[in-house]
Amino acid sequence: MITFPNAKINLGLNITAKRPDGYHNLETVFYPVPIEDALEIHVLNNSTDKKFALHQAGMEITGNAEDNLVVKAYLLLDKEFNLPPVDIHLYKHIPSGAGLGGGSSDAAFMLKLLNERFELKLTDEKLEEYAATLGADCAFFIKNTPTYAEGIGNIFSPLSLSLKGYQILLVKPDIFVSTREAFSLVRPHEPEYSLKEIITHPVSEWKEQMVNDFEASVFPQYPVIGEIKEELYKNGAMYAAMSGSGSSVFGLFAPDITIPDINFGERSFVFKGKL
Ligand SMILES: C[C@@](CO)(OP(=O)(O)O)[C@H](O)COP(=O)(O)OP(=O)(O)OC[C@H]1O[C@@H](n2ccc(N)nc2=O)[C@H](O)[C@@H]1O
Ligand SMILES: Nc1ncnc2c1ncn2[C@@H]1O[C@H](COP(=O)(O)OP(=O)(O)O)[C@@H](O)[C@H]1O
Repeated sequence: MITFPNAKINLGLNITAKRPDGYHNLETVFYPVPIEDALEIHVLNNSTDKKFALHQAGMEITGNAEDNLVVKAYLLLDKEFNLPPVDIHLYKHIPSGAGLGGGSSDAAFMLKLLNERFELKLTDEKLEEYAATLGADCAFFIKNTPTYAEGIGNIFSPLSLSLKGYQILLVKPDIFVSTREAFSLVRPHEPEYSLKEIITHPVSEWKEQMVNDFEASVFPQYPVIGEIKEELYKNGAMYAAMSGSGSSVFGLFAPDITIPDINFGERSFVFKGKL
């Protein structure tokens, strides 16, 4: 059985407070984008002691198999349901350390895949509970629809927002930003404008109102990331921003314009598509 975990972008991200547990309260809007990994499982029929084998292709992921979030997702449900052993095939296309939630998406889609394949009959709400233990933004990928998130990024309200038809140009330079480090460099504060309100305004107004608080700490450290954002605006983006804690930057373009060809360098990951 195969599934295609997709990435997300953050539309706005306000970091409002540091909590006693070291995490940060924030508000953001998660929006799914059609950049996809491929994830497949086969039941292992041979009598081996091993519960899983992970086969990886595409972009490299740092860490051992046990650290991979698809394995963590499998082991989480295995503990509860004693699942059959599986072969896991993961083709990695979503860049890591990009603020695109690729690892979280793989984990959430693994939970959904196992639920379906082994008829575990878990509801979305239950799957979200499991997902939340694997990463702050992981539960978003269970329903995978536009979502306003608050708390540590794990308290969700659905949004009726649709950007259908808009074009997206997303660039990830060859820079890995650590989410943990990015948080440590931010000075939390209450936002000037409420994100819930801004998101109801036309996209053409977002540039003046919607911010990603990570940009103020990440751009000075990695000026290239800020330059990509400027380049997207110069080439006609209606709204451009870094996604999550970076390092990817996206531009939203009107449905009917032709986006010029821009050279972001050979080492950058570039995706152009429609939302
Ligand atoms: C902040 C966001 C916004 O989308 O960044 P991106 O990962 O997308 O860039 C995400 O919610 C991130 O979610 P996720 O990447 O799952 O974070 P986790 O693995 O849970 O946390 C990584 C580290 O970030 C810090 N962290 C995370 C979330 C939060 N609300 N406050 C924090 O301070 C903690 O130091 C934690 O150890
Ligand atoms: N299936 C996976 N895909 C990508 N990264 C993974 C995966 N499993 C574990 N990781 C680890 O998670 C970290 C963050 O990756 P990812 O979630 O893709 O980025 P981001 O948090 O920027 O969206 C990486 O350092 C990687 O080692």
